[in-house]
Amino acid sequence: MIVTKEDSKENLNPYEVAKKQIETAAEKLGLEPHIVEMLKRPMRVLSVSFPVKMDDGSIQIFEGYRSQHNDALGPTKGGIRFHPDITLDEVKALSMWMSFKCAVVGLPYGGGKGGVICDPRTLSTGELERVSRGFIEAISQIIGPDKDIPAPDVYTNPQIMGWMMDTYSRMNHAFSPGVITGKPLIIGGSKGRNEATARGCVITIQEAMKKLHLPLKGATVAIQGFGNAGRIAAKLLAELGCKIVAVSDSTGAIYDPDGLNLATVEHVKDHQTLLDYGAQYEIEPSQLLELDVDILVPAALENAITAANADRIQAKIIAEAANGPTSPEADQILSGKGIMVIPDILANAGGVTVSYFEWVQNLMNYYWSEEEVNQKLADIMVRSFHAVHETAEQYGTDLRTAAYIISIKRMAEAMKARGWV
Ligand SMILES: NC(=O)C1=CN([C@@H]2O[C@H](COP(=O)(O)OP(=O)(O)OC[C@H]3O[C@@H](n4cnc5c(N)ncnc54)[C@H](O)[C@@H]3O)[C@@H](O)[C@H]2O)C=CC1
Ligand SMILES: O=C(O)CCC(=O)C(=O)O
Repeated sequence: MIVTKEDSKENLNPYEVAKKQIETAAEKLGLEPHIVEMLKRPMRVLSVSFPVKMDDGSIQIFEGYRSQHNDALGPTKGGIRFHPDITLDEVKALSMWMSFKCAVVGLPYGGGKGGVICDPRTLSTGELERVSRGFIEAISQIIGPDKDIPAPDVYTNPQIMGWMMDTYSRMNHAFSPGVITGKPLIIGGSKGRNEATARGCVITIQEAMKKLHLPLKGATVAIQGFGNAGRIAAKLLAELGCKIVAVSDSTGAIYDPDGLNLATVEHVKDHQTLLDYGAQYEIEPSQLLELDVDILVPAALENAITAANADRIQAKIIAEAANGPTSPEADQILSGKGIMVIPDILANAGGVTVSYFEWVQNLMNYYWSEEEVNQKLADIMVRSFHAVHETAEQYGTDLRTAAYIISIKRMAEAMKARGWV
């Protein structure tokens, strides 16, 4: 979680933030109080501890969580995060955002999320494998292709998904690729999944720029976070003619008003640290968010933009590749400044959308071309962006509340149809 130094009195606990977002949309909808209460809680949360043998022969006990928010629309779905600062409330919030994300783009899923408290950067490959397998064994009772389907998130990747799928398959004595998505291609991964989060985000940026009558070519972009989401978004936006002027990762931030040389940035990132791009380009990470750019892409962790810095944001569009980067007070400030925020549950829904395609392909055991995947993704993202935009106009809200309105309606309808509420 990124919390700015000059923290305000805002409650930045992600679970509280998620609940507030639900309340705002529910009020607009005049939703029945018991449905609001249902949506504000995960249906199931599992907290686990499991032992892992370390390379030096010692045994370390790891802790993790899996939260399943609401499965009215289908099996729960969402990533597994490995991070030293993970909390149960954070995982609960992330699972709630997954439900609304799947619902807003019309996927037949509920929301889930998992997390293991660990720093993968300090683990050897063998230790990382044993942590991954240990966690899946610990949560194996509540996951499955028709129950809850994990995927990658921060500091997890296709290799980790491969180990996890293997553990689950061995435990069940059956090859079960549909239990997890984001796998390596050779064991049932989908073409296009690795790029999908960024690709979906870029599609929403393209649609937003059209709405604002702004040209994409030459538009300046700052990106916070240079992992799966941020790095690929930078590449795709550069291919569309945007000028990537600033990027950051957990080690720091770099800025060149004339545009960074992306190939060099990628090279230093792969071989050294981002800051080896050149000392003259270093800026404070917090400055990146406040640059005078057309497009700001937070692609790291929660609470990047809060009441403490929102009034200094100058971007015209904020596309939330990360989950939960903007606090509710910041949302109000940004809306007052006329900044268009493409909310996380829409902007980063490309990842889970292609995860859905991967799961469908696994269940059929029949695989699609990358073109087919990307076209289906584009159809869903464009349609969803415009549905959210129209809903915002209809209800007189920002895009986040509009996205919640669409998803809450779908979830409430499903809960009613199943006779729950
Ligand atoms: N991978 C996926 O398919 C999806 C990811 N997301 C969200 O996107 C965000 C990023 O996830 P990934 O790119 O997958 O993770 P990743 O593990 O591939 O990359 C994370 C990046 O964030 C950077 N980072 C960490 N702390 C930072 C800080 N304090 N300031 C600046 N950068 C920092 C890391 O150095 C790394 O570059 C997360 O919020 C995640 O939940 C959302 C939807 C799908
Ligand atoms: O691909 C998925 O199933 C979920 C990805 C994810 O964790 C997210 O969208 O936040």
